[in-house]
Amino acid sequence: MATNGRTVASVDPDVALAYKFPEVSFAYDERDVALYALGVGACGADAVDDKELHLVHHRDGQRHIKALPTFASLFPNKNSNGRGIVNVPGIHFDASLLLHGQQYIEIYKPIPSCASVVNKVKVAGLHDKGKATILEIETTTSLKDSGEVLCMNRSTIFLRGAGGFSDSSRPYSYTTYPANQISRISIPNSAPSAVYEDQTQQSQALLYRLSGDYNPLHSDPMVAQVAGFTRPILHGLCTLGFAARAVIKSFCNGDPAAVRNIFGRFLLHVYPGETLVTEMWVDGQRVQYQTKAKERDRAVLSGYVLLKHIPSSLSSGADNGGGRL
Ligand SMILES: CCCCCCC/C=C/C(=O)SCCNC(=O)CCNC(=O)[C@H](O)C(C)(C)COP(=O)(O)OP(=O)(O)OC[C@H]1O[C@@H](n2cnc3c(N)ncnc32)[C@H](O)[C@@H]1OP(=O)(O)O
Repeated sequence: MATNGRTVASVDPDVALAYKFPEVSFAYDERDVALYALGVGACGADAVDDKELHLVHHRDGQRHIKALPTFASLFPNKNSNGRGIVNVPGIHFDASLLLHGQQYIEIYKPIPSCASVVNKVKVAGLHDKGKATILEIETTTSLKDSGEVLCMNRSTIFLRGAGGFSDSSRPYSYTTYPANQISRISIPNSAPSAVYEDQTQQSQALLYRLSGDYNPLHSDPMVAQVAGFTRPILHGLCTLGFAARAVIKSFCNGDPAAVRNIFGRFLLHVYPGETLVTEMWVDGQRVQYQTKAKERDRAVLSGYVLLKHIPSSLSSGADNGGGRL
């Protein structure tokens, strides 16, 4: 329903939870993998960076370009034809007020540099926060031929202005996954094990969107203003890609296959052109991180990256590498 061109928000949880999403098939290739890596800043400071060139180029005769694990975060875009918005019957909201809240990614196999895959999609959570509704969409992606499961993305979408649908005294809250699966991030008081600084470009969102999220919030000044921003903002998943790269460079010697899980909560919008400073703390195989927009000295993202292992030589601190402070 729309009044004055704006949708009046309404949520019918029974209808939303009963919805069976269609499976979505698609294919990608090395060009997509390399374009994504450039979109999240790989080789942005050094075109011959020896920890990143393999993400965009067949370096030293390597057979395949290596996919960053966060390349997997693009797969749910295919559920919405690249509009950056997901359609769930029973949930009506003003699309201009949608923000990405969190992303959780489990990687079961190193992401191939080209593949034909299938997405299975479901609602994994629905929460009434009064001023907003939080919708969690789970997308499990498998190789089309073998059926082997590659990864799972849980995308948390914050629908501003769409809350208050609970008709009981308790706010509505529904989740399909265990409460301990995503732990709260508390940033340690100690000095970080490593700090990595990255300059985003003014054109960062315009480049990143070519990887498949064409939501005009990231490119159209008028749409950004209606959403409450002075200019188009960076895709949350682009910021997450920068943060995960910082971890991979600092603790995995640039090896993208070293990552098992990634979590991030988007705390504040990022404007393209801002400098991202990622502070990292090692805790066993988990690297906790917090990313700040340097110019505003504000935290914009926090989360963790779970690694398969941390080389013992690095467990008390980061590898030396370009970009470290
Ligand atoms: C199938 C895939 C579709 C994907 C679609 C992706 C479309 C992409 C869009 C973007 O990329 S937008 C850019 C990236 N995102 C952002 O820039 C958002 C940055 N964050 C914020 O602006 C704020 O954090 C917020 C989301 C507006 C929330 O701030 P607010 O002050 O309104 O919240 P609180 O009052 O602190 O908390 C209320 C309630 O909500 C919970 N919560 C708060 N922040 C988040 C969050 N980021 N993710 C999830 N949940 C959040 C918070 O815990 C409170 O709940 P209770 O604790 O009270 O239960």
